[in-house]
Amino acid sequence: MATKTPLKTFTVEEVAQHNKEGDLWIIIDSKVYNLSRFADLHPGGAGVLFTPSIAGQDATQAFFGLHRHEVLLRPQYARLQIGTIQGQEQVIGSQPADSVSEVPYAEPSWLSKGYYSPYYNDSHRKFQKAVRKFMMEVVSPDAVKCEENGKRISQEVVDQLCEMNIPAMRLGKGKHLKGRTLMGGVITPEEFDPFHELIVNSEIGRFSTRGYVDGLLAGGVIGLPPVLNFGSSEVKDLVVSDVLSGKKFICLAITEAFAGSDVSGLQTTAVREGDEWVINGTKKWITNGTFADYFTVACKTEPGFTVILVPRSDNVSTKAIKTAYSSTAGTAYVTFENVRVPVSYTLGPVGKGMQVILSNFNHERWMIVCTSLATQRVIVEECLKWSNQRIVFGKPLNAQAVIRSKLANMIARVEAGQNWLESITHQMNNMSYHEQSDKLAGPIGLLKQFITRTGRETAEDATQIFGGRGITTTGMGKLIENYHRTSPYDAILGGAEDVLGDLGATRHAELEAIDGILSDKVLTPEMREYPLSETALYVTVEPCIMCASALRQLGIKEVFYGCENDRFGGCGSVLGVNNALPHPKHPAYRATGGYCREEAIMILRRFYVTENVNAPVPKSKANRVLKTEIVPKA
Ligand code: HEM
Repeated sequence: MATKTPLKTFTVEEVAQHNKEGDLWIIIDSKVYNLSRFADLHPGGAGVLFTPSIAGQDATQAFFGLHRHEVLLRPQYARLQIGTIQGQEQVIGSQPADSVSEVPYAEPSWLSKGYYSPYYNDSHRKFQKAVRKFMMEVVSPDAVKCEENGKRISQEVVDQLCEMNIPAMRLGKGKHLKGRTLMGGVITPEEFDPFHELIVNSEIGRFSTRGYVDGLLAGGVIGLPPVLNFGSSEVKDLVVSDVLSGKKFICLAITEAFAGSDVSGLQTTAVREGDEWVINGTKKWITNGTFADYFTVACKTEPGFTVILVPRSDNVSTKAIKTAYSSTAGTAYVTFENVRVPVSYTLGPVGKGMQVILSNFNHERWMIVCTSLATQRVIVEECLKWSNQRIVFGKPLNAQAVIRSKLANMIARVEAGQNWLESITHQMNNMSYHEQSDKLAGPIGLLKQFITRTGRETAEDATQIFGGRGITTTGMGKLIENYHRTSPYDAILGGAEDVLGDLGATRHAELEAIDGILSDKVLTPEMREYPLSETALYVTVEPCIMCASALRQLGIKEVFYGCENDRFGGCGSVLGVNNALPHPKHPAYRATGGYCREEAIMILRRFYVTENVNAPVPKSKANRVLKTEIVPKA
């Protein structure tokens, strides 16, 4: 085995002798570099290296004003070092992989020395340390490489991620973690909670390589839950273990050129032929689609929408879409041409695909918030460091009041976002899944809107602070450039910012409005004499208990015939409502995440207001509707 020869030591005077073309040495942070042959290859040009203040001199300050520290760690440059300076010590060393930054505000306060938090305990602290070390040592080099070359995440990294069970943890807590060794056994599956998951997502966000963050199997985070929650055991056996062990990849295919946030505009069809679905259509902007083996596809069916698992086959084609971020994300245009899959690959009830899709959204949006905010914080750190080291007009950049004002706003934004995120995560930690679906859709929508808006403001400010470097893909400002170019992704993916803001604003307004709407538009003059809770609504159809429950929540007493086998759905479509309304106690509700109460009310309101309860019932459904009327309670 070759042994490493110890580096020679030199004096400052010795180095000073080597200051000309063909014989050029410099000192950076106590290390001596021989740049004689490199000078002509230097990306910043040879000329700058031969100036008298650099050639043969200590160029530490000049170097760190122009390069990121990581330049010296690249093997091709590290080997230029020939020795060290006698009696001098390296000052600007690399930090250990699991260290936390000492730059103020570079870490959330729970990780900063001397600060406290009510949310995190020792389990989170040791978990964070392990995740950071792993991410920095194993994943970060791959992130930098793939972000540049656009190739998909390397299989060796996938294998190691799966060994740590990171893809499984990114699905949140649940049965899928049972028996798994998390981060080499640092914590147990029973300990795992939403704050551990927040930590995983935040550490991924710290790479500041936005394309890779999605390329890091984000398709699985959103594509696998419908399989886990709604798939038959046949489908689960086929997919789950292979995906969570990194042998296969899965993605979620909902959006189309025809429909984005307006999911109901989808045009991909699935037509049933015997025991098979025949699927035709296209999907656009499908993260991880270029390398996915499975597609969780939202299709238009009769009735409604249905989510179906589609394995890659000759009739499925994917091509890369060129977007503003790296193609390492695997963003695809997917075409399904007469794709046949067994009906048993249906995820959830036929016609109830909207519930399957909606049940996924809260978690996806929360995940985006975690990664996005962590990247925003990295940008704040970059700006704090740069404005301290960059000398302009003879002073550090942060001597300018206008720069300090930008920094203050950046810090305030990221801290506000962090506190809000942790507060919502605390709710997730204490609420049941259906309570989360019920109560958190609006707040998470608003939080995501806030984080992505503030993120873009921070991207703008950071670009001004970094100047030309902030629009250059390599060098000092490369993280700023990446963030400025890619922060709009967070504002689009998982639901466009404005749509989410509106969701947050209308959730509660719907609730308050319902009283007035019912009394103004639906109730007869006689009925108005009765308070809502005293009103009886007699809908004599064959409903499932979910619609019944929604009405009960409105304070309306109902007379219903029993539900056929306690079936999920049914009356929703009979009533002319596109989606059934799950009862919180119904097993289907828990499985789907269901609609929250507000949503149920919204749908009912739409029905009562726009459809007129006494309107003739479509023939196809008439056999199931016996009588529909609203009467005051006797
Ligand atoms: C071991 C010594 C050095 C190595 C390996 C090195 C390497 C590099 C590299 C890789 C770049 C491209 C930008 C980046 O990736 O950061 C660069 C740019 C540059 N370097 Fe060096 N460099 C060295 C020393 C120096 C010194 C001593 C100076 C002093 C003036 C200097 C001045 C520059 C300049 C002006 C640029 C262009 C920066 C920009 O566009 O922002 N370099 N160098």
